Amino acid sequence: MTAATKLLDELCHLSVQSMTSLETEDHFRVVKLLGEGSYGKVMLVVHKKTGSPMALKCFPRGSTSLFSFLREYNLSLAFCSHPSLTRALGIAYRTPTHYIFAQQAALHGDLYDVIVPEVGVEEGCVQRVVSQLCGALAHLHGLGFVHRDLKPENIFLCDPACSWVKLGDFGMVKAVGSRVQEVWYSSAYCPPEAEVARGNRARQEEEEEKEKEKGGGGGGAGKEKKEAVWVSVDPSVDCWALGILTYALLTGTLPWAETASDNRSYRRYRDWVSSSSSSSSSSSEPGDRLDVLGSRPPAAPQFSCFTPLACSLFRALLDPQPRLRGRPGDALAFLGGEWLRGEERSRLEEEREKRRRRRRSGGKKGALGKMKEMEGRGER
Ligand SMILES: Nc1ncnc2c1ncn2[C@@H]1O[C@H](COP(=O)(O)OP(=O)(O)OP(=O)(O)O)[C@@H](O)[C@H]1O
Repeated sequence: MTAATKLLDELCHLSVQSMTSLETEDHFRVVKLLGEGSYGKVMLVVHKKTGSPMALKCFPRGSTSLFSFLREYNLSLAFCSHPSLTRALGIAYRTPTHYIFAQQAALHGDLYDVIVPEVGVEEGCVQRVVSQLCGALAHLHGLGFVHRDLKPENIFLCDPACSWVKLGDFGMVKAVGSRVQEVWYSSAYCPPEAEVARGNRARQEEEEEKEKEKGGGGGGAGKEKKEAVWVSVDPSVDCWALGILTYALLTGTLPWAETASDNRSYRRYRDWVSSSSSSSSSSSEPGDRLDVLGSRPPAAPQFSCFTPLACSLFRALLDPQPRLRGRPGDALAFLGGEWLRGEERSRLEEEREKRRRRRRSGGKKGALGKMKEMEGRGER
């Protein structure tokens, strides 16, 4: 346990005592809904006394434990001092129905809304986002925390050009080295090491199905209980997600629908990694590998639109082996150069311009990217 994670626990215990009961309308003027997630909603408000805009994150009390609320609040308040992390503003209270805390408000939406399907966003913008996220993640990792939920919906925009973005939603944050139950979910953002949990889940479902067919209501005496897979929280999961996010921003697609060994696109990528590893130096230090991989065997098909520089970046962040995966700071070495090959950049720019013109002439469709629509496009 680092000093920071110990302090966070202490702050949670202390702040229980200072939680007041307030009515939101007595202190804030509600402007609009900023967004909704699985845990609650986020409102843009103006503080009545100071006139400052802020975001109120509201968690229904019925489905939120006070301790998990205080953990997210205190983490954001005490440890998110990096400019690309969303900081809490020192106001936390309860209403009869909700636990609520105030946070810096980003007024230009989140990254999810600016990624144009099949087109992505302009390369300069991608590099600006990546460089800021590298700093934000390095800050959290340095304190001994892992974000564990890096995705476009959790990156908030302070301006439309992404010159200033903020990583938010600290509900999944855990201390490095803490033990958590591994969960596999069908997404490119889920790191490949989580697949052990997929096997268990599949077997469990199969057994439950058989049990049902036999007419047993589940939980029969002979039923084998599957062991949960427990893993140690590691910063490499954020680096994997940063690699996938970079790909999504550059192309408006995902490299594979899910990181599973029976997914064809992912398998091809893994083969490429194996072939490039076997022909690289015997060094196992990520830093040593970064410089040389651009000249390795031809990239997996879904990476062929990238320059050798970008391929090396992906190869570093998306190493299937967590132990060999690069760190956020490693990505900084790849900024400044070109990431998309010339012909691909021209194609995407043309496409972007076409959509801009279409939008200006009245059509709204196609303007906003939905990641769900994009999933699976790597299957080509
Ligand atoms: N500080 C903020 N400023 C601007 N918009 C925000 C802010 N916090 C959240 N939002 C918006 O609200 C949405 C939901 O917020 P958030 O991800 O924090 O909620 P959640 O319930 O924890 O979500 P999840 O389902 O991902 O766990 C975000 O995607 C974003 O669009």
